[in-house]
Parts: sequence; structure tokens; C-alpha cells
Amino acid sequence: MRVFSLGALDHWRRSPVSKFREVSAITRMSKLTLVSSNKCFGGEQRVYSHESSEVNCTMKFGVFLPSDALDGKKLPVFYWLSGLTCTEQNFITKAGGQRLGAKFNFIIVNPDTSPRGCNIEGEDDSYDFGSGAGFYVDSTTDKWKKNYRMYSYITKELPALVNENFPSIPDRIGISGHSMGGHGALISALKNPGMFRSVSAFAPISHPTKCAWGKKCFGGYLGSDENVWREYDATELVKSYNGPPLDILVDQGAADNFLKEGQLLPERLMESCAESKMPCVMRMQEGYDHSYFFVSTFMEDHFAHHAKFLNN
Ligand SMILES: N[C@@H](CCC(=O)N[C@@H](CSC=O)C(=O)NCC(=O)O)C(=O)O
Repeated sequence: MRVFSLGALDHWRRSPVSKFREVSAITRMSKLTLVSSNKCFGGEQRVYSHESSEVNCTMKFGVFLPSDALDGKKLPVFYWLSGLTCTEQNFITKAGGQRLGAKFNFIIVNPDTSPRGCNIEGEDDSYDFGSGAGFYVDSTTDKWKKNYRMYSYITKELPALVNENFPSIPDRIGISGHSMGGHGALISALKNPGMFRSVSAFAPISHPTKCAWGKKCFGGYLGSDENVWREYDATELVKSYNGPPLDILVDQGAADNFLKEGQLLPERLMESCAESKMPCVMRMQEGYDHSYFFVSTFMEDHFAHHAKFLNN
């Protein structure tokens, strides 16, 4: 809170406004349309939309800009990928990320989880396929391949847009996510050695070629060739990873129903990491379920984990 004397008020009127703070500038950013902006923890939580060339529809994503970013200071970027049924709003409203973005001085970018409104027959029929369930792959099947290219959207188009429009440090980026988004974070880091300095996940779908959610989405988006499926499976990708050391942090709720149903299979990821000598810490958190109550509880630990790599 600032209390103005008359002299200070005069100074405030004359002080320059960064282009990242100026609303008239942010509504005209390259290829981006501002949907909303709310001051939060000294920074701003914004939502933008844009016409995506990868997924051929209008996409939305959230950006949290800490105060320093609003002043134009270049900062690391923490990418967050959400899970099945989510839009960009779940992380914004439930994860408590803004306080941590401000504390650790990271820009946070969190996209929607799939293309939407593409007029594909059946796209809105189930919670675990189609809208809200892009599964972070590039589809090869005729019905879906025009739009369902979330892997390229996350690893190419979105980072390019972010670097063009915000004061990011392009070689200081980390990625994390929850459930389907944890799978997306792991495969994005494992398939692009050196691109992400840090990676972590909450209750990730760790071995999608062997669980019901993965089989449904991979079958639909990638067809029947399971060799293609393995290219998007973290447990498989760990075995062939050849890049700068990755130090993976995974949190998993022990009371997670989807763990009990065999959808997540984190033990398979851990076995694969052990065999491949990939550093990975999985913390089994007693009593926690799959929800954003679990995610928000441990989010600060994940920011601290990413800070070790993004700030050095
Ligand atoms: N049947 C449920 C399943 C949806 C669900 O639990 N989604 C999780 C992610 S699960 C794996 O990707 C989620 O994050 N939900 C949003 C939230 O805010 O909790 C259903 O349809 O509800």
C-alpha cells in the first residue's frame, strides 16, 4: 500500500510506464488478444487468446507476470500443463501459483489442455478424449490430425509466442504439470534435451501406453501402431534420453483413486529411471488425493525445485 503526500503524487504522475504495464500496449501485442487482467501479488494474472497455427483454432493461455516482468526485467518461465477436463482456469484459480510466481520471480505460462470448437464429430462426447483431453501428442489419424497437435503447440508455438511478447529468458525455462499435464511435462522435457532446464510433475500419467486413459487417447489420436505410442510415453523415453542431466521431482498422493485404478503407474517410471540412472525423486504423500488440494499443498516445493536450475 502506498500513501501519497502531494509531492509523491506528482512524482507518480510523471514516472514512466513500462510497455508491459501499459494496458493500451498489452491489448495490441503481437498475435495476442488480452482476455482478462487482474492484479495479484504485486504482478498481474492475465489470460490471452490467439489464433494457433499448430492446432488451427483459437487457443487461450494464462500468463502470470511478476512485478519485475511488468517493469520489463527478463525472467525465467515456468510452464504448467493441466490435466483432463481442465482449461487454463483450473491452475489460475486453484493452484496458488501467483504467490509463488511473485516469490520466486518466475513468469508462469499455463495453456488450455486441447483445441476446442473444431467441429470434429464426437469432440465433446467424453471427458477423457477430445476437448479437454489433447494428451500433448501430435495426432496422425485423419479425423484429429488437423487440430490435435498439442505436443508441437506446447514445445514450439507457445514458447515462441511467449518469447516474442513477454520479457522471458528463453534458455531458462522449466515445465511441470498435473496428471495428463504431468505426462505432458515429462515427455516435453525428455523429447527435447536441453530445452527445459527443470521438470517436475504431480501425479503424472507415467506410463500411458499401459493405462486405460493412455490407450484410449493414443489409439484415437495416433492409430494402432504401438511403436508410435511409445514416442509419447515417459517411462519409455527415459530409457533413450541422451542430454543434459534432468533431475525429476514427482509428487504422488497415496490416497489418489486414479493411482489405485492403475491410470498413473509412477512405479514404472521410477523403475525405468533407476535402470537408466536418471535422477528422479518420487514423494508418496500420505492421505492426499488427485485434486488441486493436493497440487496446491506441494506447489511451493516444486517452485523451489525449479529455482535450483532456473536461477543458476
Ligand atoms: N471423471 C472425472 C475426471 C476428471 C479429473 O479428475 N480431472 C483432473 C485431472 S485427471 C488427469 O489428467 C483435474 O485436474 N480436474 C480438474 C480439477 O479442477 O480438479 C471428472 O470428469 O470430473
